[in-house]
Amino acid sequence: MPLFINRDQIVAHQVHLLEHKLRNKEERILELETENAILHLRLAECAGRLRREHEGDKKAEDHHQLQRKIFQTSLVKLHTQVQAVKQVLSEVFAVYVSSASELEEQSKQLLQKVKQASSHLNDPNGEELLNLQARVAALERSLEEERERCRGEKQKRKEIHNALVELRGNIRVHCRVRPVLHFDHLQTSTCGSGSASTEPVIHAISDDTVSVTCLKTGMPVQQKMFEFERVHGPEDSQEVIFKEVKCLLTSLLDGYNVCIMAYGQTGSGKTHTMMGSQSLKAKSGMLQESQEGIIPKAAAELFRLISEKPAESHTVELSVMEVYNNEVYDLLARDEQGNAVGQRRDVVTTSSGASQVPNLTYEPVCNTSEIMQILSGVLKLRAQCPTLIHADSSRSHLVVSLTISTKSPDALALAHSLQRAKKDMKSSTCKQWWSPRCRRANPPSRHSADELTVSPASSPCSSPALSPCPSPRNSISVIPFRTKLQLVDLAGSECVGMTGLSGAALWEVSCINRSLSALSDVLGALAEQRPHVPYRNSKLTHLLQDTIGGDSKLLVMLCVSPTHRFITESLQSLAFGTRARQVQKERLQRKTNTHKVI
Ligand SMILES: Nc1ncnc2c1ncn2[C@@H]1O[C@H](COP(=O)(O)OP(=O)(O)OP(=O)(O)O)[C@@H](O)[C@H]1O
Repeated sequence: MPLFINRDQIVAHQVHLLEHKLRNKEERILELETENAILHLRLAECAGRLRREHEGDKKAEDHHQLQRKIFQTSLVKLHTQVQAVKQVLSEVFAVYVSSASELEEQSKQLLQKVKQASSHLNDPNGEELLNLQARVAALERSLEEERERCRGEKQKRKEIHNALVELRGNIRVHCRVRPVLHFDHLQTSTCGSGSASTEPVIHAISDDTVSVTCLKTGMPVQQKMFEFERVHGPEDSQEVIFKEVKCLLTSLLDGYNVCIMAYGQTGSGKTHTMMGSQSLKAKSGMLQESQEGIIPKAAAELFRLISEKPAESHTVELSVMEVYNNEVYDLLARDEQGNAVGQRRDVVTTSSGASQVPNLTYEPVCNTSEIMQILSGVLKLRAQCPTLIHADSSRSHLVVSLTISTKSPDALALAHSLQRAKKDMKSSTCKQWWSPRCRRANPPSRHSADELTVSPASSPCSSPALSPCPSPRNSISVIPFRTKLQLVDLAGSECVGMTGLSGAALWEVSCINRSLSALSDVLGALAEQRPHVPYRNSKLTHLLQDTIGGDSKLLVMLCVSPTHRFITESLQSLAFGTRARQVQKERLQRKTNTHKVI
């Protein structure tokens, strides 16, 4: 290793060291400069933040100032309002105070009066009070007397009403005089003379009397009076007419067969009374309720009454028949395509003496609109012919039949009691059951003892005409019972010449007149208690056999035109009604005689 280091080497070494130091210093300077830059940046950041904070503070200060201003304004406003409310309150309080003192004054006065009055009452010698007490006692006595009299009168009225209902019996005749209508003024060669023919000569002069003024040239004026159970004038609405008929529907549900028929010449208002008028113009669609006739109203009442009974205890079936040229047609029958076609049917008498139409179509119905819809469909099939009197003249008798089948406990109870009654009667206590007249109406039954066999419209002891359905033999507890409501719009009862018809139409009228006279004969036979009632003389009477006579309820609604033009026809209708009523008169006389004997 060399011991001597030359000078250059030492210098170089020192330079190298100095350079190294310098480089370190420079690096340090660089570091410090970087640090300095970072600090500058931080400073700038802090300064910015400080500025922003300062600005935020300023904004907050401004906002605060604004809020303070708003608050001060609101405060001023509220203060004004509070002042106003205070003012009002003080006024109200003033009024309250004055009213309270007034009321206090008044109550003091009233109290004073009450005290005075009570001291009067407590004073037994107060003359005024004694008078008052006496008057009150007298009034109470007379009130009690009046009450007593009223009770007596009510009782009497009830007794008379019941007696009347009983005496009114099973055939009632009502009469409806229609208003004068436009076609009454049309002149026909066959009508009465000149202007007199349109003069109203038939008047409802009271609830039960109709008067007819008979004017004949060269003869003194004659006044004829006819009395019926009820007479309606031209002003009576459909509602009024139905009101008098309504009670029959209660009888129907009580187990009696019911028939309501309209009788009268053509154009006298039969269809208007039974169906309602709009149906004539448009046979589809429903009528206005006020314009509805007896058929829709009766159906509605029937369903109303049924709705009061236990649910599903009653079922209703509709059948519609037409008697045309002495033949019965089933208007609900349908052909293979399902179109409604009137099909001819027979009428037979069953072994129990009831009339029956084999193969008749029955439609189950649940409400009035169903019935009216079916009717409006089938009525188009009804035979009609325009006459000189009006364009929609019906040439057939229409029979709308509602059959009610009941399984109600009421009916069953009734059936049991009827059965018992029948057994009693059989065992000789009621020998008249087997009298010729009764035997006609009540032939011995083919049914077993378990079944109810009382035939419709036939019981001699006023029992309801419940009839068992023609169902298989069952015990009494399961047989439903049937009653019938027949609503009949008869064909016109006019004279042949009056309607200006000939040929086939003349045959129609002749059939109509023959069936109506058969109807009159049936009523006559019943009135005279003839052993034979000629039900089978016409299809009409045969068909209606169950609802005419016996215990069935028949209501004949005579429809009459008011004018002189139709006086002959009207007199004929009134005579028919009088004859029908005769049945009741005879019955009434019999009852009265029986009472006398007793
Ligand atoms: N009480 C009445 N009020 C208003 N219009 C009535 C009244 N009665 C009948 N009419 C009208 O008279 C016309 C004839 O009445 P409706 O058809 O009822 O007679 P009808 O006796 O049935 O005749 P037909 O036997 O020929 O069928 C109809 O236009 C009907 O609207």
